Amino acid sequence: MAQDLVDGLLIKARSHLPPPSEPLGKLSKRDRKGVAVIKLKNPPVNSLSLEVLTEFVISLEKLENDKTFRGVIVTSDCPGIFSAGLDLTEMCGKSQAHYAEFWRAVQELWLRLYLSNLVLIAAINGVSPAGGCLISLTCDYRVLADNPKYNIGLNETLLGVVAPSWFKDTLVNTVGHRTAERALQLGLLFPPAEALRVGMVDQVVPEDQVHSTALSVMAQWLAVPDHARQLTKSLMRKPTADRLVKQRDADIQYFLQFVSRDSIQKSLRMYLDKLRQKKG
Ligand SMILES: CC/C=C\C/C=C\C/C=C\C/C=C/C(=O)SCCNC(=O)CCNC(=O)[C@H](O)C(C)(C)COP(=O)(O)OP(=O)(O)OC[C@H]1O[C@@H](n2cnc3c(N)ncnc32)[C@H](O)[C@@H]1OP(=O)(O)O
Repeated sequence: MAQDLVDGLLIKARSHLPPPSEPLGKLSKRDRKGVAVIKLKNPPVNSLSLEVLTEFVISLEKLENDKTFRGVIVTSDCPGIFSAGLDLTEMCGKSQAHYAEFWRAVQELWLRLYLSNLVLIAAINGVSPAGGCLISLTCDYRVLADNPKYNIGLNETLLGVVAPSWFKDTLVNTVGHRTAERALQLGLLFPPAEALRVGMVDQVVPEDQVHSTALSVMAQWLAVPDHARQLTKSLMRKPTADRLVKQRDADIQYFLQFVSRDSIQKSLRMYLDKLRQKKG
């Protein structure tokens, strides 16, 4: 059975963890076939808080160092939401030191994912704006559930912020310059059929087949010898990653200046208020 291939690894935010005795990320080594599943679980919307980003990096590092694992399926444990992107509360009303720590964690996760030696397949089982989309774009292959609510894209401009150059590069490398330019300026969130048409995802399948499809795709990628595939991936991606590596501190300073502006704080607060008021 396909499911027998999979091992489980759950990323949880500490605030949602049961007893403190339980480990934050669970890494079981029962799997023999070398495929792990990272399920994001930070209810209600899988926002990428500093804690989730940090935990994600630690989990990836463990998997990279454990030679029994060759591939990871990245998916969500929150129904209908892959990830709502970066946690906006981490970028509002906090100290400069906090912004710097948060942004370094965002950079770190992107670098780890983008340059991972593992085969990464995104099983996108929910909406994935901005940082959520970015996570899927760092993967080697994207399978999206066919649900008209499951929009995907880099919508930063609609929040009044700007997708950093390395977000932009990741999108350009996936969909090409013209599609990326239009999508970024307009902050487009693509429904599944459109996302497939522009190449933002590789496959759209019925919702109940996302996981099994991701597993089949994984088998295909794992049939290629690791060393050849890994070197090829590095050839394709390292130049993009190096652009950030060479100027990580400058990128953080730029983020600090940008996010600290009164106008940006105001935009982010208004956006958060709008989300909160939606209910009432
Ligand atoms: C040149 C540049 C140099 C530097 C660049 C500088 C700045 C750029 C920085 C960063 C780039 C930004 C990247 C991002 O990822 S920003 C996040 C973008 N995300 C979104 O726009 C999604 C927002 N959320 C939604 O649209 C909906 O919540 C969603 C469709 C995901 C789910 O809808 P649903 O109806 O199921 O839930 P809600 O009631 O809307 O939300 C529940 C709860 O969660 C809160 N929430 C939602 N999203 C976020 C988030 N991203 N961060 C924090 N909190 C979030 C929402 O407010 C509700 O809270 P509450 O009312 O308190 O329960």
